Amino acid sequence: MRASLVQFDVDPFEPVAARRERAAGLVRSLGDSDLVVLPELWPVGAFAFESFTTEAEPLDGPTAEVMAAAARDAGVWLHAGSIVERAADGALFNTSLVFSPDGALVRTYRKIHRFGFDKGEAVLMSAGTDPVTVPHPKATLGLATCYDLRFPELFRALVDAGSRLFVVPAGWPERRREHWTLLARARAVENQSYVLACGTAGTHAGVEQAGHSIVVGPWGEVLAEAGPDEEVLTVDLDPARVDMVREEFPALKDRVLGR
Ligand SMILES: NC(=O)CCC(=O)C(=O)O
Repeated sequence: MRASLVQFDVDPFEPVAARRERAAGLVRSLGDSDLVVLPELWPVGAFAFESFTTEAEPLDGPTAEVMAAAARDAGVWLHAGSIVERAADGALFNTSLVFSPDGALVRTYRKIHRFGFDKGEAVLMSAGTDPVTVPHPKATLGLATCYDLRFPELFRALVDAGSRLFVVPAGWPERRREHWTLLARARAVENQSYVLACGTAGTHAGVEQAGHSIVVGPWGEVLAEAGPDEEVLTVDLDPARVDMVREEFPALKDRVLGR
């Protein structure tokens, strides 16, 4: 299973429409991948709070339209990162979009844990409530977004729902890069699952992004890691390794709480 993580540079001086087309061009160039992943809130910037309302869009808005066409043209499963979704009642959500190779929007995931404590996303956005998995033909995917990485109970719920590979789009700041790497590896080890964590490059809204997208195997090993700048990180994975690790070291079977 070939996965490509597009560590996209959110340049505040690039118009959003141009950024969408640039992202679509990158997706179209990755037609040999089984899964392409974009980061969190790349159309607007995860920390560009003042633009959340103006750039909010419905699930059939411009980002979904451009990404559906890119997935179809490339013939790939596409986790198109997340958008600021404006729901029918006007509420905003940080919503991930997943397309199948025919360009159909097959799953959406509204970020459950909002970042910012009493500011930013935490006050501007509403919280999702439901863990979401995706029936990718090579492995069931479990969806999480950025700050969700700090909440292991979400990942356990995704494992219980059959996930073998977690996909985590993010806009993680450089200031907490150590946490990013450590948490990605922790979620992989404790759940004996792959973690594909796709971050953002560049600086927007004055927040330097960590980059360093990372792919971790079910034994906790780092299989690939990007640098700080815009980059496509491509890695070949073997979903059968998840079964091998779970059989060889069946720690998940020893769970006592929360079953
Ligand atoms: N966009 C986010 O969720 C940022 C999360 C973050 O900065 C952190 O958990 O640290």
